[in-house]
Amino acid sequence: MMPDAANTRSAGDAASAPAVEVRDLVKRYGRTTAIDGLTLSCARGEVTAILGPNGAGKTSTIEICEGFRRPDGGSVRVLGRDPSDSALKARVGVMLQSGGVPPAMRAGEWLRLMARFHAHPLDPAALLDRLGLSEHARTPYRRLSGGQQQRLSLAGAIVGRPELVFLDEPTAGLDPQARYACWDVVTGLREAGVSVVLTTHYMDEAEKLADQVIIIDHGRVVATGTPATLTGAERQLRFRARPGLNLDELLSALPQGSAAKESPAGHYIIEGQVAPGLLATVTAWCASEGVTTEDLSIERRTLEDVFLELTGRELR
Ligand SMILES: Nc1ncnc2c1ncn2[C@@H]1O[C@H](COP(=O)(O)OP(=O)(O)OP(=O)(O)O)[C@@H](O)[C@H]1O
Repeated sequence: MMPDAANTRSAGDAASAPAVEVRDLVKRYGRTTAIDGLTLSCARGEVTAILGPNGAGKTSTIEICEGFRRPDGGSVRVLGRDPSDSALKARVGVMLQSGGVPPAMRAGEWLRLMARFHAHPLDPAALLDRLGLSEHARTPYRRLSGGQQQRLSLAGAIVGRPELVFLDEPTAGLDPQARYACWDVVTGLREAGVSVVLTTHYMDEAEKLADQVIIIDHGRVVATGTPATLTGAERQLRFRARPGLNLDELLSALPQGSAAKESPAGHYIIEGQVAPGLLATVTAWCASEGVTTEDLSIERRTLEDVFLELTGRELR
């Protein structure tokens, strides 16, 4: 049971248009410039993950694409149309962060109601089952836990077999089982050719689900690419040891062009030419200093490394 993208493109909706195209977008709230000339494109049939620190402008961008907010500048096309175009209603699924469901309404009743708005909906009971909500089909919305409400909202976004789905932090605060159930649904959507645009704070989620990752900060795009191109082919040598090693001395023992950093305290990363001899050099240097190393490993850079390099480590 996976949703097929409803194949109902109409004239004027260039089939080649990206799922979402945003150019030079600007959004201000009073004196705050939340989006500051943002340009991005999300391909059809792909999962695009938008990452960014708190306040980077992710939700504002998504809400403009959903037609819930008006931009102050720039242009936005969704499936080749203006976000306010009512023809998009049946073709675009939106997962609301909160609200939108009458508090006394039972979960199953609400999803069946949502299904009735669409010509070829998914089976609501099967969808509840897939998201682990079958037991709660008769539970009023207000009595569902936060995570259950969130999953019901995801179900509501996809029950109409949309061609494009917007998911704003779909797995925030979910327990691991519920998270995996959501990942399964997103993977299934992609397999069915549905375009998915999601925001997330979880790097593993972006790495696992996304065809394309867009990192935004201060309302602008700072990097775009597949998880693999963003993390690159470079390897790093990582190890743990007592904090405060003399990195200048360590570097003098390493090949030219190497870089070493300690972040956080007691966690060391060495970048550069990570050839097999490097491991031996590092262990030999540590041994000569009487330093015990732990968890010595050669790894690919993670998306988290890239994210922190681009957006800084400080909390905002
Ligand atoms: N309705 C609003 N009124 C005033 N300022 C707002 C409003 N909505 C967002 N902002 C501000 O705009 C900026 C971008 O917010 P936005 O919610 O788009 O970021 P975000 O990347 O989704 O953040 P988070 O990861 O914390 O959800 C922030 O500085 C925020 O305080």
